[in-house]
Amino acid sequence: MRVLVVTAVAAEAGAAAAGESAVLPGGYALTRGPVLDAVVAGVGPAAAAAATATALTAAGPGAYGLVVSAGIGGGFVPHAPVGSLVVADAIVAADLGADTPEGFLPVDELGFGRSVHHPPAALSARIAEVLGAAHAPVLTVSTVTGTAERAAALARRHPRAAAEAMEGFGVAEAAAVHGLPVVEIRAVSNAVGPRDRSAWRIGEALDALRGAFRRLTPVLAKEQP
Ligand SMILES: O=C(O)c1cccc(C(=O)CC[C@H]2O[C@@H](n3cnc4c(=O)[nH]cnc43)[C@H](O)[C@@H]2O)c1
Repeated sequence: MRVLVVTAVAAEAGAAAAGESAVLPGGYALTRGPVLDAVVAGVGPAAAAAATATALTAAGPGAYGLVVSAGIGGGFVPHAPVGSLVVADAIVAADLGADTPEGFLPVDELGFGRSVHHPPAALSARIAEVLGAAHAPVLTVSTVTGTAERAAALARRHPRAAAEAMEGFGVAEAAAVHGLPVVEIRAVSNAVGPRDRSAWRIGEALDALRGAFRRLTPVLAKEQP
């Protein structure tokens, strides 16, 4: 099956796929590989949704059997150390909702839309197994966590969460509109917690992402849509 990979930046797309370069409507850079195409969406859930929808519409119905949100991310201690991989068993919009004196209310509890997308359970479990990755919820946030307090609050609300990043839920929303399954893969570049730029290991995480797609591509190629 052919797969659309959506990343925030070009370095992540380059770790996922190699092939011919193209430019999609809206100016999105697309790498067309034999199995995987990778589109560079920009940072954040809104940019990710816009790019995913554009790429899926440009390709037309039936072009892809799966959409993958991929990139670096923050890991929740102790579930996901720096350099490790996380495959989402749930893609959670962790800061989409309302703040109240009693705590955070997710958007679905307010009566609007949804706050969780579920990747196909068997496929995401198999990908996690192939990659030796944690198989756990990945949170989508619009603000990178930078304090111990917010990290603790997210962990209280989502005790199984292994990672946070900024695009997965946007990719999942667009994939759902096109009737396609979604998977999220994160390579951990930093721990979720107090901001410490010097502790980010972006090169190590990109190497882990590259290794993951090297192992994954032949597996996905054999997969039926
Ligand atoms: O100013 C900062 O603290 C800072 C340092 C480096 C990068 C950022 C970003 O906003 C890039 C976010 C980008 O990378 C993914 N990502 C990586 N780690 C995390 C994280 O701990 N929490 C959320 N997102 C993360 C994310 O998916 C974006 O594509 C800020």
